[in-house]
Order: sequence, then structure tokens, then C-alpha cells
Amino acid sequence: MILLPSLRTACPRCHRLTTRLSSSTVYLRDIREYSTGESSNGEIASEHYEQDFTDIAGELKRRKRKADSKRRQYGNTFVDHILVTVRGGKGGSGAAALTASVRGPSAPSGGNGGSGGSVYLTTSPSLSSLTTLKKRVIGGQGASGSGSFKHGKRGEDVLITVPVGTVVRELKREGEEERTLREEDELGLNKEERRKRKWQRWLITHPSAGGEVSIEEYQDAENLLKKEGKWINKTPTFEQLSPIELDLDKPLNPKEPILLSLGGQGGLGNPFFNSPRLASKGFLPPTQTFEFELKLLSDVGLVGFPNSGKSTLLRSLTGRKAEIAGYEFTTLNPQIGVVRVFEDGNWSGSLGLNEKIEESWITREEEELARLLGDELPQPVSPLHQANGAKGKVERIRFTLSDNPGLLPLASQNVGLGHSFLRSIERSPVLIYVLDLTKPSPAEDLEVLKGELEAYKSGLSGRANIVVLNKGDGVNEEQGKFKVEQIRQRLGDNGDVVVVSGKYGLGVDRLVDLLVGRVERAREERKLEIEEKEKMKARGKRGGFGLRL
Ligand SMILES: Nc1nc2c(ncn2[C@@H]2O[C@H](COP(=O)(O)OP(=O)(O)OP(=O)(O)O)[C@@H](O)[C@H]2O)c(=O)[nH]1
Ligand SMILES: [Mg+2]
Repeated sequence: MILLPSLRTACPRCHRLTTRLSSSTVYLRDIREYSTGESSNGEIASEHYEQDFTDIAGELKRRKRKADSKRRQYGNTFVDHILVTVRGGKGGSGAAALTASVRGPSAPSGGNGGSGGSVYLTTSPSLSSLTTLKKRVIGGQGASGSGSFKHGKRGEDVLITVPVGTVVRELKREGEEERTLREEDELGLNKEERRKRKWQRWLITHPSAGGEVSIEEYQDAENLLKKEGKWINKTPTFEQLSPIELDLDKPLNPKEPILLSLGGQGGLGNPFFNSPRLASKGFLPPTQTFEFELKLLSDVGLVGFPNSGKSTLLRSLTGRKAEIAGYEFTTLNPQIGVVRVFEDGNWSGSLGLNEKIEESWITREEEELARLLGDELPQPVSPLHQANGAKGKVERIRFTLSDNPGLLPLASQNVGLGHSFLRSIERSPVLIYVLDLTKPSPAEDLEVLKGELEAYKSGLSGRANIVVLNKGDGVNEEQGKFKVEQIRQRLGDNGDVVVVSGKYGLGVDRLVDLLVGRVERAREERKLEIEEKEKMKARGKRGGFGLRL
């Protein structure tokens, strides 16, 4: 079965053999056409295939190798949980410079250090993984001040971009001061030594300044810094300043990112201390450890075994170019597409006549081959958004649909892409099972999927009450009816069964109708839930409830 699309790929003309869909299976018809060498337009001679067949076999092997290596290479790239160390940039030091004067003694002229860059957080709708996140994010360091009152440049701000649906928790915060104090405790230093070390940490002396800086001078400088609020003794701990906890369940305004770590203040030049030889160092902000956890958000989540056609369905429904191929775990990252439904019943992903969803690598190979053979390029599948001339229509509802990596038995125990997958579907209020109708027993597959969802989180399987039987074009009527009946019996009144062919866009109209109903209901329930919570909060504030009890 898998061979066939590849054979068609190898000959760019062959794929046009399958133009119309009848009730019999497409695969069977293709195979017949292939084996007899007949075609609807009679253009292709059987010789042509035979000639190329050995190459095709080689080609298939090559592709399998490529696919395997892709899986090995990218198998773990979907990141939905990561610990990141964040620190604002260190402030630049102030300068202890002197300007020679003809009339009197040299005057202090050191510029201030630039402040360090801060680390901000924002969301991006185009991201669906935390893969791009670095484990260590440090704001740019401020430049030091220099002579002739030249102030140092400010350090660059750094922006961390995460997908919508990311939960951020601050786990640890430690400032340099705490670290040194701890070290000093361990070293058992006396008071005098500690005082000296403290000043050395905070202040710098002009290299040419003769003699030791006196204790009084240091003390005056410390007092001055304290007076200006520039002496930060300790980093506020979790107790003093509660840890950052964010649930980015809505996109953030790109112009208003969230501050995670403020850059350090720049040091002050010697004019501030009115001293020829003392300036202050820039502040080193505390180091924070954040946990980032991604829980993707979409109205509808597709749940199914690998290869059941989830990505094809996503493309068919939303037009999003998800990767599709005839092997398992093609999709390694969850992907989100948008379905726009219009007042006239049409929706944005509707396929045009005679259109079908191509496997992405096949499309690519076809183009490559056609180019090599000097042929006309095959017509690309027209952008689905335009297929039905969505322009000028009144939109009724818009919802998001997420395609997820395939679920395997034991996923709830983190096998396959296990928890990554389950974490991302957890938040979709509507879940649909996608089953492959060409498989021997879709009804049993459904039970396994349900079991896995339930094992991961009790009650989750109940959220999925639409069963999509995909690849309806791949079975004959008798088999199809039998399998559908089996599923209907198991499901009883607890859901709807829809037979579709994602690839050919058949039956998806009914699916969209059902989804619209479910999404509207889920949104209504959510609204009521929020209203109820608000009411409870208001009651709590007035004290009515609590006091009477
Ligand atoms: N005949 C037929 N083939 C289909 C249909 N839908 C998908 N396919 C084929 O099934 C294979 C798998 O499709 P995908 O959409 O990549 O499946 P998936 O569930 O996303 O797979 P994973 O990403 O591995 O979990 C591809 O070869 C598709 O062309 C369909 O309706 N009919
Ligand atoms: Mg997929």
C-alpha cells in the first residue's frame, strides 16, 4: 500500500491517473492501472514503469533511510519542558578618572557605567515548541564609563519568545551577595576581612591612586551609595518578593513583554563620590531559575495513532501545511491551524473540485523529478484558504485545531512521544479521535486510545466524543459499514461517528458542523464557569458567604 504513492511520485505523469474518486477503493484502482499500464488518457506505456522500477526500489530504500534518520535526528526535538537560568545583564562600572587642570589639582571626571540589559518574555503564535529556548539567558552587560565624563552604553535587552500556552514558574533566585556571604561563612572570615571584601566588591580605585584607601573613605562611599538607594544589600528572596508564576494562555501584546529579570544598575563615576580615586562597580542581578512548561492551547485536539491521517485532516480542515507522510511519527511537534466557518456554511479549508491533499515529501520529490526531466511542474495543491474564495464572506465562528504527534499504547507511561503529546492535548476543551478505517479493527484502536487518555488523566477520555473514521476511501462499502457499526455500538449515545477521507476532503463538511456545535458549547460553558468564579470572588470580598457560615 505504501509503495503506491512512491511509484506515482517517481513518474510525475502517473499521479494524474487518479483523478476521480469512485465508491470502490482508490488504492485498488491505482494498483490495477499500474499493473496493466493503462491510464485514463493512455499516455503512459507500461515499458516506462518497468524501465524505472529498479531505480524506484532504490529510491524507496533511500527514502526509508532518510525518514529513519529524520526520526533519529528530530525524535527528541519537541521540547515542552525546560529549565532556564535567567539573569539580567551586569551593570557597567563607573570610572575613576581624573582630568588634569592647569589652574589647580586634577578633577574627578569618570563617567557612569551603563545599566545591564533586562530579560523579557513574550509569546509568538507561530511557535509550537520550546525548542528554540536556550538553557541560559543573560541580558547584555552595560559598558563601563570612561574619562571626560563619558558614560557607558546600556546593555542589550534580551527577549525570550515562547508559544502561547506556556506556563512559567520561578524555582530559585540567588544574588551574588548571598553567594559570597555563604562562601565567607564557609571560610570563617572575621568581621574586618568581610568588610574589606565587601568594599572591594562594590568599589574600584583609580589605578594610579597612591596609598591605601582609608576605612573612612570607604565608609563615606558606602553611605553615599546607600543614601542614593544604589546599595543593594541582598536580593529579595521568594518570601520577600513572591516568585514569578505566569500562565500565558493568551497571546501577549508584543509591545508589552513581561519583565523576568531586570538588568543591573550601572556603577557611578568618581565625581559622585567627590573623590579622585573611588568609583562604584556595576550591579550583578540575581540568577533566577525558571521552569517553562508548554501546554498548547487549541479549541479542538486530534487524538489518534501514528499514520491515522491527523495531519492530513488538519491540512484538509485548515489549509495549514503540516507534514504528511506514509510513515509513523511524521509529526513530531504539535501544530495548530485555524478553521474559519462562514455564515453560508462554507469554511476556510474546503477543498476545490478534484483537489486532494498531497503528501508533502511526495510533492517535493515530484517537483524535483519534473525539474530533472525538464517537464512542466506539477500543479501545486492550490492554497486551500483561497479554494473557496473566502474573501468577502461573513465569518460565523473561528476555532483552532491542533494536530498532535501520534499516540501509542503505553503513551500514558511516557512511551513514544508519550507525555509531550498528552500534555499538549490536556487543555483542548474538545477532543476528537482519529482512527484509520483501513486498519483491521478501528473499534479496538478506539478502546486503546480511550484507555491511554484515561490512564493519563481521569475524565480526559470523556472529553473526546467525536470519532472520526479516516481513510474512508480506502475500504469497500461492506467492510466500511461493518467497522462503522462496531464503533457505533461501542459508543452508544455517547458521541458521534463521522466517516471521512481527509485526503480527498470527503465527509469533512459534517465534521466541521459537529465541531462548530461542540466548540460553541465548550465556549459557552467556559464563559459560565468564569462568570461563576467572578461571582464567588465578589461574594468572598463582601464577606457575605464566609461570615454567615
Ligand atoms: N487513502 C487515504 N490515505 C490517507 C488519508 N488520510 C491520510 N492518508 C495517508 O496516510 C498517511 C499518513 O498520513 P498523516 O496525515 O501523515 O498521518 P498522521 O496521523 O499525521 O501520522 P503521524 O504524524 O505519524 O502521527 C499518508 O500517507 C497520507 O497520505 C485518507 O483519507 N485516505
Ligand atoms: Mg502527523
